[in-house]
Amino acid sequence: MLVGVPKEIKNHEYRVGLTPAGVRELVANGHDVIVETQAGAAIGFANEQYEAAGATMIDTAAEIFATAEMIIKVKEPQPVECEMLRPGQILYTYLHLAPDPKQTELLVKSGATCIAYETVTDARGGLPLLAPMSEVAGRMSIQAGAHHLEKAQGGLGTLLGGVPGVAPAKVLVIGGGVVGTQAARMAVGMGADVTILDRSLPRLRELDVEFGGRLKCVYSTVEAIEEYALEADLVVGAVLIPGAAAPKLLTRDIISRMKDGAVVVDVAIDQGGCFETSKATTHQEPTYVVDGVVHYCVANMPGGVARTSTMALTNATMPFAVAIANKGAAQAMLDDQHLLNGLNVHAGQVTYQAVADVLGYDYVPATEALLANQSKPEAA
Ligand SMILES: NC(=O)C1=CN([C@@H]2O[C@H](COP(=O)(O)OP(=O)(O)OC[C@H]3O[C@@H](n4cnc5c(N)ncnc54)[C@H](O)[C@@H]3O)[C@@H](O)[C@H]2O)C=CC1
Ligand SMILES: CC(=O)C(=O)O
Ligand SMILES: [Mg+2]
Repeated sequence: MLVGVPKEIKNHEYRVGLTPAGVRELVANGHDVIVETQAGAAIGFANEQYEAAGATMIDTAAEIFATAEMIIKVKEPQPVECEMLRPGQILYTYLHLAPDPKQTELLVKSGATCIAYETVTDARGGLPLLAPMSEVAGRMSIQAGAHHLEKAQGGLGTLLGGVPGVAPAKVLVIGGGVVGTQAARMAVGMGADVTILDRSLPRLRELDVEFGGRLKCVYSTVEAIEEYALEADLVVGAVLIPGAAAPKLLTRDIISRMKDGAVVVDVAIDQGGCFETSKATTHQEPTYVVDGVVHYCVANMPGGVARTSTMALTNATMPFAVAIANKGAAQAMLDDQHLLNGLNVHAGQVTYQAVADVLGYDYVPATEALLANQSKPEAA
């Protein structure tokens, strides 16, 4: 299969769909890989490294979209990229469609086979292609929160860990999955007073054991969210209902009664955000203030540490990329229910229930859509 890797074009997005090591893996499996010139240059992956791994460097994204059978990316395709997709072409990347009607419409119109990293599953009930970026974003959320608590950044002027004689800052993490756990780990490590909320009791039990009493594990209710948010210096939003738009757990009313200079980091912003006052921001202008509360809502946080993130992402995406290239997308998905769960749009149909429901499309189960269209041309 001819696999194409365009340079990412989202604001301050320096990640790239494949590392040179990832290219080498595909080439070793007998595939051809084309990579856009300078795609990884900003994070220390030079053209020469890609070429040494067996890739051919191509000058423009347009040439890559025009010829590649599978496009491997990081972020959701921007409108100009959606317009270049074609029927039968495979798009393998993050999509986050539920809060994004425009992108969904363009992908449906393209006729392409669109596999979303964030809905691919594993046998343990996890999201293996979201997890590495959630680990990064969870760790970064505390770094970003601590930075914006500084006076010069608009914050209250609070040090997370306090000092001997001065109590540490209070950190509330809403959602105890991958992002929440990594956020808690960093906040506890910096000496903060940390509370985590989840609505899964089994998850709270695991966290209680894992952190051995250094973390308060509280069941997530409307009352608990209000109680802990009102006294928090830093709140991290880390909930997820897979594929669906995030529930608005922190209301405008609560935000307006929080401390002035408190910081809220809405990591769930890529699914629409879990604070009522959240709107997506960029690395260039990461924060804004509502009712005295500093909001950090960067939708591609791992892009800020793009070298670490690119390596972590390729580790996770590579086995599925190889399976797709070896078998063709349809067969690879029909052989593997977990990869099949990643199919969000295929040949003009929405194949992911939560996306169809929230955006008002007819839902066509993935297997049905694949079998109905198997006679149509597809790369192998
Ligand atoms: N902004 C960014 O750059 C990035 C954003 N993310 C996003 O972060 C979010 C979290 O991802 P993960 O931690 O990997 O998900 P996860 O599935 O590992 O964890 C989500 C947790 O939220 C909990 N939850 C659901 N409803 C809740 C409620 N009402 N109250 C409290 N907890 C609740 C679930 O029980 C689960 O434990 C996702 O939206 C993901 O897409 C991930 C990586 C980067
Ligand atoms: C998961 C996601 O949205 C990101 O890594 O940018
Ligand atoms: Mg206020």
